[in-house]
Amino acid sequence: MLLSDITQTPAFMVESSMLQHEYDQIVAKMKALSTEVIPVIDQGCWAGVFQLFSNSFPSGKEMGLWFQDTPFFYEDTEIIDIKLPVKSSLVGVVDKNNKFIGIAETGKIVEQKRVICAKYKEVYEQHKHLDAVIDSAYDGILITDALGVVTRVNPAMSRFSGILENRFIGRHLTELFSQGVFKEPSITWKALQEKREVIGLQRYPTGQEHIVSAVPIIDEFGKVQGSVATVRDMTELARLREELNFVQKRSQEYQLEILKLRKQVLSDEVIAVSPKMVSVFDLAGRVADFDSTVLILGESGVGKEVLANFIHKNSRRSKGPFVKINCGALPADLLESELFGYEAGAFTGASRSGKKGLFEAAEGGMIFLDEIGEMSTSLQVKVLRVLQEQEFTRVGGVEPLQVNCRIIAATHRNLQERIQLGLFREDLYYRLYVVPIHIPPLRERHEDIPAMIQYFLNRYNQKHGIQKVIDSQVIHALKNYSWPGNVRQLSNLIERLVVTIFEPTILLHHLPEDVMTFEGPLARTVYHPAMPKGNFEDAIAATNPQMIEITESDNYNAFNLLERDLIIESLSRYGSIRKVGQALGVSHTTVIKKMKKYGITR
Ligand SMILES: Nc1ncnc2c1ncn2[C@@H]1O[C@H](COP(=O)(O)OP(=O)(O)OP(=O)(O)O)[C@@H](O)[C@H]1O
Repeated sequence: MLLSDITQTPAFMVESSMLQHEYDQIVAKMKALSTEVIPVIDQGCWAGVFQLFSNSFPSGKEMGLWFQDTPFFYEDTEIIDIKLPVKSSLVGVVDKNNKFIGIAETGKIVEQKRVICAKYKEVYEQHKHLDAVIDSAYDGILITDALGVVTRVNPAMSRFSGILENRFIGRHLTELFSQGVFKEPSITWKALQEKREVIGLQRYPTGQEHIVSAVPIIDEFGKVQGSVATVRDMTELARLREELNFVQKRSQEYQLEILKLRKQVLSDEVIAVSPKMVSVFDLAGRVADFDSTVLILGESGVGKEVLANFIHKNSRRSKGPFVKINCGALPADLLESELFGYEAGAFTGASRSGKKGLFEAAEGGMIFLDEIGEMSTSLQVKVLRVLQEQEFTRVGGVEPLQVNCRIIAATHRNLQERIQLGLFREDLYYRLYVVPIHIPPLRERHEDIPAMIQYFLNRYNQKHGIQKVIDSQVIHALKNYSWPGNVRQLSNLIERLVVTIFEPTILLHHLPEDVMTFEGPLARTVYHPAMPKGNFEDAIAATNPQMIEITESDNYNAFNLLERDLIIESLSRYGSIRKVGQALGVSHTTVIKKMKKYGITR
């Protein structure tokens, strides 16, 4: 605010020369106008003030005094800059030529100063707040004055452009372009010139691409006051979009994979929990769609037929037939006519019309040659021909017949050993060994056992219309067992338990002795007598750390020590060997054996 804003024209004023000869008249006029102070000028210029002191004298006579040293200020002086005279209540206001134009009361100046200071404080606070907002904005912000000179940039702007704030401030937008700070002519400059919002892409020395939206600031009179540009980092957005696309794509892939797995696992009713079996089924799932020959290897009862079935169901041939034959179950002649069929009258007892073989029956589908290691070498030649030329001749026939079927073979034998013994043809071996899949024995994948127990329990409960449950200690013991007969043995045992046990819960002592007391070299878990019964996994969780897992590679002594301590503690807790046996889930003879082993006396 300028001094001219509060300047007043006095009621009247006098020339300094007048004071000398018309003193009384001036005093009378001041009294009449109730004016105590009037300006005194000297040829139109400020000369001071004349002040009336009406009641100051005992005589009652009015006195006037001329103060020549009263200060004056120029009309365009900022009020906030004025240093007020201590005594005077008036200051003169003059123009550039020192011509007197009015007076300003010091009281008013003080008041205005106070108002301005309060406003300034308010504006300062707002400014600070605005500064914080601008500085913390994720987008870059660039502000210019009306001419296009940068007055403000925020840290994001410096970060995006790689240019420090002080290189922006005070520079004209066109200068920044010519210095290479902007790789393209300034969008903000265009907005200022065209007095409209302009949006465009701008690159900075960092090489990053940004989208800039620049708006001119126009006052109420339509005059451009400056501009504000917001700058958004497109590189970051593009990266985030790419990341999002990637994540979405992966998630779709996972969904498909899960759907596929679910379809495979659920529809085929196969259990695969252990990493080993998961990868077996994963490989089988991947090769299912191709017509390559698959050779399934593994001990008896591990699930070779289950896997062959799985491949068929998940293949393009799933609508075609799936023909199975156990090559070890039939004598060579019979197997030949079963596989390849025979012509009418091919041998004594042969049907008159001849008979189609299993290869013909498998047309358009798959044939599963189980126990191929048992096949005679003469028959192996015929199978080799099918594999190489997709043709064969029926027994007693001469015409080759074409066949379109995929071959999956399986064996529990070591075929290389059989090749050495001259029992298996090497050429057939390599023809079969296109995609070998080895199914590990059950003892090498204990993680599958609890799920399998549950699966077979459900299956046999349903089959026999009963509702048996299995105690967690049984699950533990079964998990610990070596399963020489693999999954088939486990399946048979569960069925036997379901149908032979009278009680609703299958308990540890219901198990065959060899299973119950089995002490194989595999991971063993020692049960504390306090171990709760019920869900097996819960039991494990609940008993930690009382339950200790000791693997073959661990220190076996530790196991013995623990077992010994467990028996001693149980004896003191339960008193009798029989009760200890019950608590530990073993027979009392086992407890006695262990006591002897560890030299424990009662
Ligand atoms: N992963 C599994 N999920 C569910 N059941 C299984 C699994 N593996 C095997 N079984 C079951 O175990 C039993 C034996 O399986 P399968 O006949 O496939 O074994 P195999 O290896 O072909 O035996 P063999 O060599 O004696 O012919 C079957 O009852 C089968 O249902």
